[in-house]
Formats: sequence, structure tokens, C-alpha cells
Amino acid sequence: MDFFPKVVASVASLDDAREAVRLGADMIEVRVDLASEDPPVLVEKIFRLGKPIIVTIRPAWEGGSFRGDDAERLELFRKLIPLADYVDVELRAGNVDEIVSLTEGSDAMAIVSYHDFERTPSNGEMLDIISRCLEKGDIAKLAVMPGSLGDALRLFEVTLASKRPVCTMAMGDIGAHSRIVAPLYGSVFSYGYVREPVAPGQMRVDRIIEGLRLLGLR
Ligand SMILES: O=C1C[C@@](O)(C(=O)O)C[C@@H](O)[C@@H]1O
Repeated sequence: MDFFPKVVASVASLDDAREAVRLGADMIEVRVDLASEDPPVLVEKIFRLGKPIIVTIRPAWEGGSFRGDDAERLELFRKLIPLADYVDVELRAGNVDEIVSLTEGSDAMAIVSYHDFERTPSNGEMLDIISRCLEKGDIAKLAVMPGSLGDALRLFEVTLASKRPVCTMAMGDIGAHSRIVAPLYGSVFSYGYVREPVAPGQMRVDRIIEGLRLLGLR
């Protein structure tokens, strides 16, 4: 295996971030849209834990809880980027290019993401989505909802066929195994939870680590 996938803990509090470190997460995704604490204060506290940080401000129209407008979200990203190793922005965001451009001249990389909570697109559509994400940012992320194991299998095919770096996951109960299996096909990150899943089918991060070890990926 020419790379080792990173296990990302999705958190919205300092307590969960501390637990993520204890459970062995490699990186911490701060879901700013789910946090109750002031974002710059929270991200600064989590930054001090010493793990790479992904800043995500997921809008309601793509499954998150942020209800501000594009300008407000852009400003929040601008404030948080100095502490971020990665920012996650949706391919379909109206100002995706503006948000990605905030990373230029910073240490942060841009994850350009696409979530389909209803279905698993065709292989051609998924490859096209990944390609468009990589045109805009540094890492492509694709999360889909499988209706069958065959859909999950197609996601693995697409992951294997994709240019790097790509992060993929099949959500829901049918797709839960993808948290451990997708990295085998080249997914560079696997997202898990600490206390409660933030997306359908997420596993707790220590379980992902255990599974990756069984596959010789840790
Ligand atoms: O995009 C993703 C993936 C995710 O939706 C998941 O299915 O684990 C969890 C989100 O927090 C993250 O930003």
C-alpha cells in the first residue's frame, strides 16, 4: 500500500475533540455549523490539541446546519483559515472558488466536497463530480447514499479509478463498511464520530482504526 489513510473525527466541541485524540484520531474535523461555542474560540482551543484540523461549515442545503448567507460563511472561513490545515467547501457552493482562493498563500488545503443523501449516481457521474472537485481544490470528497451493496461496490470502483487525492464514503447502514473498505481502494480520509454520528453510517473513530489495522492499513 503506497499510502496510509487518515482517520478524521467529526466534532463540534472541545470535549469531543479531546476524546477524539484519546481514541486515536489522526485529524479533527471541526463541524462549525454544529458547534454552540463561538467558532474562532472553539477552533483555537482545538488547535492547541496539536492535531491537523479540517474546518467545515456545512450549509443546510447540503445536509448541515449553517443558515447564514454566502458572504457570512466566507467571512467565517476567512477568520478560521489561519488555524486550519484543511477547509471543506461544497462543489455546489455559489462562491466555492472564492472560498478555495482563501487558502492561497496559507498553509490550508481545500477539500472540495459533494454529498448525495438520496442516491448513488452513475459511475460516469461520480467520476465527473470527482474530476470537477479536483479542478477546484486539492482533495475531492464524494459521499453518496447506496441503495444496495452494488451501489457501494460501484463507489469502490470509482474510488480505485480516480486520480488522487480522493476521499469517498457510502453513507447509511448499507454503506457503513465503506468507512473501512474505501481506504483500501484509495480513499485518503475516513470520517468517524466520537460520541454521536454526524452523518448516516458513521462509525466511532476507534472502530475505524481497528478495521484499518485488520486490513493492514495502519
Ligand atoms: O463530508 C463529510 C463526510 C460525512 O458526511 C460523513 O459521511 O462521514 C461527515 C461530515 O462531517 C463530513 O464533512
